[in-house]
Amino acid sequence: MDQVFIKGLSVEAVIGVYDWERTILQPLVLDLEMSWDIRAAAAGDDLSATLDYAAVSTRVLEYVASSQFQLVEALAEHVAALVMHEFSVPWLRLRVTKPGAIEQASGGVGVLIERGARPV
Ligand SMILES: Nc1nc2c(c(=O)[nH]1)N=C([C@H](O)[C@@H](O)CO)CN2
Repeated sequence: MDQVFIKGLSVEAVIGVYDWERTILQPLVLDLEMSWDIRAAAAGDDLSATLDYAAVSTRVLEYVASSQFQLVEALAEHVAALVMHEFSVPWLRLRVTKPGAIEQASGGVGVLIERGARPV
């Protein structure tokens, strides 16, 4: 199945389990791969027939910026549910990276989840 993707979506939020983390904003980076059959949009050259990555980005940025989860796991689960429900996405893969959490982990740390049924 085709995919619409959003790579490196950067946002700051309250995130973390420790007391000192509850009083600051920390950077997060989200990568989304979302199943979508793009053939109708391609044939008609029609934005309304596809998954609008700008609309998804705007909604996810708004949601994450106002969130206050402790775990990246909880954030990822809620973002995945939001995207699938509000944009009728049948399957997605979502990576949430917390770049500054572990100083020695230069590529960041976080979670990678897949949710939904992947169309064939
Ligand atoms: N699997 C996880 N491990 C940890 C998380 C997390 O969200 N998921 N969070 C922390 C702390 O908040 C950490 O980021 C502080 O540096 C520790 N482990």
